[in-house]
Amino acid sequence: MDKKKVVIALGGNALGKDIEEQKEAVAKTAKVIVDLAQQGMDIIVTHGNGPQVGMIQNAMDNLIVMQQNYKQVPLPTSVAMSQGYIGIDLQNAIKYELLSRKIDGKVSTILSQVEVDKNDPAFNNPTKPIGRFLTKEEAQENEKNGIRCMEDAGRGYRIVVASPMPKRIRELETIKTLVGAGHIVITCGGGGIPVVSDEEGRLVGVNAVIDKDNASSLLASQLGADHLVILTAVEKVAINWGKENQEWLSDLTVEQAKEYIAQEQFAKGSMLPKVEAAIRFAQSGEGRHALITLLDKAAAGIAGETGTVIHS
Ligand SMILES: Nc1ncnc2c1ncn2[C@@H]1O[C@H](COP(=O)(O)OP(=O)(O)O)[C@@H](O)[C@H]1O
Ligand SMILES: NC(=O)OP(=O)(O)O
Repeated sequence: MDKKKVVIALGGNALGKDIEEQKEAVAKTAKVIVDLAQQGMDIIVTHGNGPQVGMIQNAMDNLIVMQQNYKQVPLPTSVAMSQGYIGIDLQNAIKYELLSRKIDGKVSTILSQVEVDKNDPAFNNPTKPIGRFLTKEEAQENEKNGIRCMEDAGRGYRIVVASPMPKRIRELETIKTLVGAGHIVITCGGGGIPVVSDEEGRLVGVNAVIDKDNASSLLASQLGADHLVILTAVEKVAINWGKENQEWLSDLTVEQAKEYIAQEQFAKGSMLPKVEAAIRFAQSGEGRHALITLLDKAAAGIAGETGTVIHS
């Protein structure tokens, strides 16, 4: 029987809030990933980078203030840095978990560039929250300095940047080769380093942060995955979220999910992009299931016992 191929998209809580917390968080995340690998699944791991890429940009901007000769660090460079340090922590944690179970498994992190359309309307309408949460006053101060901020799904204010749709994962063949060779592959971190292709075919970074759930959906469909598993801070998706008549959803067809989107049941910038990414994956081929659940519930969710499943 063919091995099941599973793309796992890790949300913020799988990584922790800072560099210290990340070390602890990835150790727990690694156990979940190795449990699935031990069940005989091919595992491809993606992760977010919103808080981390904001932190890197902030640190780099402070450096410019302190050292006048430094030039501003482009956002795609900060995305690449975030892929590197998150990827290596995940890789080492997974490797250590394999070792502690006496499994001689292979783990690789692939820095990945994801092509976007340079005319994507998202470049004129920044919506992707990055960095830490800000007070209203801090957000207003930023706005005065031309830094766009928005309220993030009822949780406070954050800086927002453009988030174009991912079109092409440039390292896809490398990822396929490594998965085929039995590696657990960590890739498309932070949605991938956003690039466009110039007239001579060179890849040029663009100022954006791609949504990791959208990139994960594209990756899962192009790898022919059986499951796209979006791990976040809730066990299931709800309708009437946060209201008295809140209702958890277990099983949704693409049509039902689209109907709930039309009713604006899912918060923009948090649950909505996850449901949209899940729909695109479910529609990309027969028998493809997208699952939204908690990190701890990944295995139970894949077994059909919990989470919200979206399928065609
Ligand atoms: N309809 C909904 N059902 C469940 N959760 C929702 C809903 N609308 C908004 N949310 C919130 O969205 C969060 C997931 O978005 P976010 O925190 O941005 O994801 P990530 O885990 O990728 O960082 C959930 O933890 C929950 O607080
Ligand atoms: N790039 C990205 O989608 O990051 P978050 O999941 O942290 O928002």
